[in-house]
Amino acid sequence: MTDPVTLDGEGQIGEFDEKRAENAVRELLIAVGEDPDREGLRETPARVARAYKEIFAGLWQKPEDVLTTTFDLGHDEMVLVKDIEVLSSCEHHLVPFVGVAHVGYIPSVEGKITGLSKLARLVDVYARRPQVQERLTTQIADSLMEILEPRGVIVVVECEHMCMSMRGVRKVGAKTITSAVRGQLRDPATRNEAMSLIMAR
Ligand SMILES: Nc1nc2c(ncn2[C@@H]2O[C@H](COP(=O)(O)OP(=O)(O)OP(=O)(O)O)[C@@H](O)[C@H]2O)c(=O)[nH]1
Ligand SMILES: [Zn+2]
Repeated sequence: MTDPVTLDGEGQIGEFDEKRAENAVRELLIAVGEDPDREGLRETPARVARAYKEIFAGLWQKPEDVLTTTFDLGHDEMVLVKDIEVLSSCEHHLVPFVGVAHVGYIPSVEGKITGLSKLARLVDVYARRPQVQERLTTQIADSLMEILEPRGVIVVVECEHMCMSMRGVRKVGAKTITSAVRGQLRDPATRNEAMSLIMAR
């Protein structure tokens, strides 16, 4: 496992404690009136603990771990990857929110770019944590700005939150759209160009 990551304003976090997670799931099953020792549930606490280790794997990754491959291609026009799958977890209810992210940037004057897949990996680093959609969007944009030093970044995230559909207000299909725009992409003409590419189906 890589070193624990210091999360913005949230202090140092420890390593994933699988045994503790397992005990917590067992307790939860008892709390809802289930019998964690019945045959179908016997392995469930261990399975759920392993699942959470995977679902929150981004807690032990840093953006610079995935934005490793950079090239100086001299390409100085916008690069945009659309419809990157987002599978994240709402930090309020620990249920999924799912959808897509669109990530675009205008490379630095030297044309420093990264591999296209690295943008999708970056989305995963931040999605695989207890999250809110606004922070996910901001973190993707700010880490790109910091590491690639591009002239501008645009990140648009569209997700459906299961905490709004499977419980609570129970509105299936409502989509939340968040954006973070940095640098030259704040210029209205450039921003509009990016948005029309993002919205084109
Ligand atoms: N801004 C924002 N809110 C979120 C996100 N995910 C979940 N929420 C909201 O977080 C809020 C938590 O509100 P609370 O009133 O503390 O919790 P609750 O009683 O479970 O709220 P309800 O969902 O309305 O039943 C809810 O309105 C959720 O819809 C997110 O990514 N961003
Ligand atoms: Zn929620």
